[in-house]
Amino acid sequence: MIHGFVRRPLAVFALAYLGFLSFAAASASWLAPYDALKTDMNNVLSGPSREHLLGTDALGRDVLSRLMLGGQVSLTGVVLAVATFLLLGVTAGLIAGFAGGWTDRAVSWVVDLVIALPGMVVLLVVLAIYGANNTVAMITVGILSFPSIARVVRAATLAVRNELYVSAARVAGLPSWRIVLGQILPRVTGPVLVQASLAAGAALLTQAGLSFLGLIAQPPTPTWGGMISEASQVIARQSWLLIPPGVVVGCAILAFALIGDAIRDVGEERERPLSGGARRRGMRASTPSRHVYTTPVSLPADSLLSVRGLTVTLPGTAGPVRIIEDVAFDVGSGETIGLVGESGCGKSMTGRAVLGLLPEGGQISSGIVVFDRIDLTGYSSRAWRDVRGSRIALVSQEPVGSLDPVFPVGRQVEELVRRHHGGTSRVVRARSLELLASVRLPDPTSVARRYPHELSGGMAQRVSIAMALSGDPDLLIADEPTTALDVTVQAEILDLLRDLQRDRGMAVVLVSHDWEVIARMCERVYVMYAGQVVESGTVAQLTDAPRHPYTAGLLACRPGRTAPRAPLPTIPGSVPDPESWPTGCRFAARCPLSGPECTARSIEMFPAGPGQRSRCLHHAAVSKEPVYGRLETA
Ligand SMILES: Nc1ncnc2c1ncn2[C@@H]1O[C@H](COP(=O)(O)OP(=O)(O)OP(=O)(O)O)[C@@H](O)[C@H]1O
Repeated sequence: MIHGFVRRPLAVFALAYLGFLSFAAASASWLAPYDALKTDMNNVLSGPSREHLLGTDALGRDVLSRLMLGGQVSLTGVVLAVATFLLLGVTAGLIAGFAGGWTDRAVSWVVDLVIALPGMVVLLVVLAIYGANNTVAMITVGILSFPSIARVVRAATLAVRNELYVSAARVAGLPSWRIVLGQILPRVTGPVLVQASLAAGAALLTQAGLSFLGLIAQPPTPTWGGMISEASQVIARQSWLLIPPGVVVGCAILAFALIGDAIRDVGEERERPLSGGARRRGMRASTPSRHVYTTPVSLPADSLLSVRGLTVTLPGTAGPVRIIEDVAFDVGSGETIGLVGESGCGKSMTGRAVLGLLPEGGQISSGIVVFDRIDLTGYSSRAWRDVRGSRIALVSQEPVGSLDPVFPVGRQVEELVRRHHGGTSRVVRARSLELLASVRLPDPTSVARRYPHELSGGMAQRVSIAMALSGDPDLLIADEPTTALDVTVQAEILDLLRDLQRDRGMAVVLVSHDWEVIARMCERVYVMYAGQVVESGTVAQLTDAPRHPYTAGLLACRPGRTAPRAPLPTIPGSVPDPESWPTGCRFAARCPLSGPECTARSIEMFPAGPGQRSRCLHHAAVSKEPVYGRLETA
């Protein structure tokens, strides 16, 4: 941000000008050439001279000294108004956007109420009660103008709180204040700074207007507005007097606007996707891979995505924690593979690593993510962002939550279509409706006009799928896309995903804890346990002859296998915490086959059949029966 800002000379000049004004105001008491309040009736309306660089006013007071002292009142007023504006607006926007529901409605109601108040009347009433008080007047200005920033921050928060990493932070149990301060506030700083500088300009104008009318800071205390007012009374005798305060105020307002524009431009520049050519150049020119991967890697010839040795760390209480470790898998063009495992095994984190969307502090500490023959781990975050959405897209498990509640869904689809393909409004709209129709929404035109809360879960998921398809991705990561839906809708969405995948020749990585979903959709499956892939092979191979006791346990726990009303069996024990992964086999504590050899050293993947691999020393001995014997019922 700072780098982009300094490349704009006008903005730097504006900042320097405001800095100069603040310094002059702050140092008025010892740097001003004269006492700003001292009158000299022998030297009135003198005009600029060597003694008085900016001349004297109708009472013979030095204009330069008065400008410097007047800056104290004027700029303090601006600071007070902007501080109030930010404090109320940012707090209200963050609370409303993050909490949602009733809190959001209550805050929005207050915001609407303040907007409906007649500002000038309120200001006059306050001044009538408190007298010509600059502090009270400018705090009131801040209160009256906070709704604009509250709305901006609320909308930005609503958009950000649906980001995967924010949801992940919630799931991980981080307190709300930490999520708001650590993950949301930094993302809304850009719009906040833009609004703050615009508000500062407006506050200065209001302050000048109020002091022009003599409503704050009565004479002899100088203010810039007051000086303009005094100058206007003697305009026929000495018109020069209008120029110093007029120029100072005008340029200060312009400077605030220039700074706001520059901040907005820098923000947009950071968000703007690169053009095709630039994108390709950016990808290749990006910094080299951060990790060390010395083993020569051979990848399947038809691979669209190949992950090898992927290890992701997140900050933990005693240093970085390996959330996933040594994960490897391949996805061919147009192929659907599944990542399956219990909650907390690292499936979503694997998907996020492929998307370059790790939570705050997370990083790929080793391994490669090769997409279309390019290792994405060497990409800058900007280059990765360009791949995301256009070549690799995501459908998440919260259909309604993944849509921006502030805009009708059609507009959200259009925004993405415009971003990926450009075109006139008519073309963009037609393409968006086509996309909505392609996900089998019954009346795309009417759905496009609705807000997310007006859609059922199934419809919202169809809209999210349409949005994911807007960039014609080659790979779709579907993270538990049907978990939040009821059973009949689940089946419809899975059929839709399968048909879209077939029609578009798109590859899909399906993340699910539900074996039936994986079996229905995928050719090959990777079973994840405690941050590692523990078995891989075709769905048929693993279903018929699992070669890892954990896979056997998952298969035995499928709901369809128990008698109606019988309690669901579960694998005894639970997934260990990432901060304390056990040495050796991580499943050993829950495994009927484990012996001391399993916990002596880390276990690698063994070939366990044609195209089948298992991370179990006893893979040849695994059968369904012994695991059944140890299952408990929930
Ligand atoms: N933002 C985060 N901060 C800290 N830990 C996280 C975060 N997100 C996930 N984790 C931890 O990483 C591990 C893997 O989580 P992940 O979400 O990938 O599991 P999963 O197999 O997809 O499970 P689920 O189906 O519940 O999402 C878990 O132990 C989880 O607690």
